[in-house]
Amino acid sequence: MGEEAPEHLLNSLDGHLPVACDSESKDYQTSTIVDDKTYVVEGSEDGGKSWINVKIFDNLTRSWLIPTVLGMKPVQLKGHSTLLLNNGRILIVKKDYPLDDCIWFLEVDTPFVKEQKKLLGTEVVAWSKGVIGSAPKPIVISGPSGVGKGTLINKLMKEFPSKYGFSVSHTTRAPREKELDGVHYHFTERSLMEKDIRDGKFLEFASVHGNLYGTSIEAVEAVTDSGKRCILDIDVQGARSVRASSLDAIFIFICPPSFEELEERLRARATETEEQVQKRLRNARAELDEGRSPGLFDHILVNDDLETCYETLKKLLASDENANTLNQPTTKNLKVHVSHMESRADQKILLHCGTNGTGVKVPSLFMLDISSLKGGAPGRTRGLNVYTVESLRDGVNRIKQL
Ligand SMILES: Nc1ncnc2c1ncn2[C@@H]1O[C@H](COP(=O)(O)OP(=O)(O)OP(=O)(O)O)[C@@H](O)[C@H]1O
Ligand SMILES: Nc1nc2c(ncn2[C@@H]2O[C@H](COP(=O)(O)O)[C@@H](O)[C@H]2O)c(=O)[nH]1
Repeated sequence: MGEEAPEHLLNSLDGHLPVACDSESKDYQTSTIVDDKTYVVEGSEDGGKSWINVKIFDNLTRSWLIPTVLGMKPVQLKGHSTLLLNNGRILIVKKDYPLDDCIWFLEVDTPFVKEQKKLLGTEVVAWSKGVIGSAPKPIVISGPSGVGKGTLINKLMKEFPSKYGFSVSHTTRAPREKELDGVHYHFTERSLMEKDIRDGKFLEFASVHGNLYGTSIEAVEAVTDSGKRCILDIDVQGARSVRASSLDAIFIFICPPSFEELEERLRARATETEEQVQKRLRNARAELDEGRSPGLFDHILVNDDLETCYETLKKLLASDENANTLNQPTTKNLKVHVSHMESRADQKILLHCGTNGTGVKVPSLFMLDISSLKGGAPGRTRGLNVYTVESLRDGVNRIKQL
């Protein structure tokens, strides 16, 4: 049985209006009522050290519940405002942060959270960072062992080091010669990895050729946070799991020109024992069938001549990127800091901003449109649109998309 909520908190609970926090205080707390539960987001900022915590007050049993917290939470909060949305999410706007780093969602009753509650048998909440516009999609590359996925990915990363970033998977297999922990894989023990899987830290995982492999949420977020387009090199089971998740990715399957050629490449690589080669080849037959099954992969490429396949891959990625990021908003250069938000009808929210003392003249009012959200926890929430709001005479506003 947990402790009871303090009276002042219960009295001030408000599930529908944004709750702005005390601008002087370094400790802050907001409360949002969702049905019979109150979600409390609290934190503290003290001399560079900060913490953020979510707890739930059950208004029926009048006791505190400590939820399993999934997704990547904000690194720091200097205060925040919350607003309950009608789709199981609480919108959280960080105070005093730039526009492109201030919008977060705490999912409390989305399909992902409901599924995780069943799996974990606990209360669950999940963080998801909001993305303005439609950032380029992560890339899932799959195909049988030895087909050349790693070779193609290495070429991309070498030619475009600031554009693409590799999602470093976890695996229980032993490192090969020249493989580095934290670079090629996070090499880990099965029991540790199984615990992290139970704790909801993985976007996907699978047993592949007798070992456990998985993509942690943190691995994908780290690449996205660095401003790069994330590449996942995962098997077909993993691709299926990612397809079923909220991560809006592009799925590419790499095929060998023939089974004989695949066998030759795998043997020539000389990284596996004969027994392991046999196992990988057996699995390759099933993977090749699955890879061609409808609806799973967006593109199938045959890696016959390496350079030809690489050129096709580059073209395909460039056209996908253009299609998704044309007319992208340029919020990065806007040096505004959000002070608070105000709810408006039709999923439009006003963000009041300041320049944080830089003295540069910038718009002070923005409108956030959340009517076409995509994705969500454990990945990012995309599809946010932001407009500048300029007050003209007689209460008339001019609204322009960024
Ligand atoms: N088009 C190609 N023609 C000839 N050899 C190739 C070609 N592409 C890759 N290879 C070679 O095939 C071997 C396997 O390639 P790679 O390690 O990239 O495969 P992979 O799909 O990443 O395998 P795994 O899934 O086991 O990690 C390597 O020795 C690589 O140099
Ligand atoms: N489902 C996942 N599969 C993964 C992941 N990382 C790698 N892989 C796949 O495993 C095989 C074997 O890789 P190897 O390095 O042992 O040769 C290969 O098909 C990879 O694509 C992962 O995180 N999840």
